[in-house]
Amino acid sequence: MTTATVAVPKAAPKRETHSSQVKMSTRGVKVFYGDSQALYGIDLDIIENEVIAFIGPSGCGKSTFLRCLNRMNDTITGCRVEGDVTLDGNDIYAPSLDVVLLRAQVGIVFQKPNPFPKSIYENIAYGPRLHGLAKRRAELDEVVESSLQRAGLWGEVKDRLDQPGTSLSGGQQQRLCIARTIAVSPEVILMDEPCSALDPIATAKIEQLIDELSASYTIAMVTHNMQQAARVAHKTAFFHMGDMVEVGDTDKIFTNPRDQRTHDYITGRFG
Ligand SMILES: Nc1ncnc2c1ncn2[C@@H]1O[C@H](COP(=O)(O)OP(=O)(O)OP(=O)(O)O)[C@@H](O)[C@H]1O
Repeated sequence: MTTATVAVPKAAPKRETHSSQVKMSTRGVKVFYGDSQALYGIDLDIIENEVIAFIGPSGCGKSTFLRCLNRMNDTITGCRVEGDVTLDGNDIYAPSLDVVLLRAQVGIVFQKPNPFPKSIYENIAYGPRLHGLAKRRAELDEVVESSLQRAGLWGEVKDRLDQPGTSLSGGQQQRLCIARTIAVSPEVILMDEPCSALDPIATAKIEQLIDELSASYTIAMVTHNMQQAARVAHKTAFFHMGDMVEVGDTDKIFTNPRDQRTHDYITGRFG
């Protein structure tokens, strides 16, 4: 096969990872919306403290798969998931599992920033209060500040914590949503096209943040932007028509893919 022509950008080097510990694992994951099948048996291991990007043509099932990882598909009427998904070896579809707790452990950030209609402070404080992570006001203040710090937003909002979250710019709102996810001490952060509603400067900030956050969290993100996958992801998985065609080191997927479909997609022949 000829070498792909998509240039892997000369971005700042990604944070190096050394773990080979599997954080999440899926085996034979199939998803149905009513009678229509969207995923056909996905086997994937997600390694701790890595960023993995899911790429592929529109409608191939990337978001559906992402939602399997914290049972967000449970909220869609008529959606059925089969197969095994584990977090640290534990079945996340076990009947006894507390789904609210799972969604704190495996948080999700959506395409469009969706702050609660509350103050900046309350956007962050809500989750820790719900999960009993901070009992006194001083503890809560600390969680709010450290979450905003980690999301790179503290300096911009520390003097206006009582203002509505919706008063922030789109990029700031997205970092607020990331801070909200961090506030409940997740282990994995899912991101569904987190930059697609943002301008290039806000996008660059989020990409930088993703790299920093991967030191503490495992991150799986859906992106339509192959350059973005090349910039931020250690691993990339290519999806096509409900199958995961291949997964591997991002550089390898973009320069020397194994499968002709991956090659055709990254060279712009379809999608
Ligand atoms: N809520 C839903 N109800 C019914 N079908 C759905 C629903 N969500 C997704 N699908 C179908 O499942 C398939 C996979 O969709 P999904 O959104 O996961 O793909 P995607 O790769 O994320 O697409 P995109 O890149 O356009 O966001 C598509 O055929 C889609 O129409």
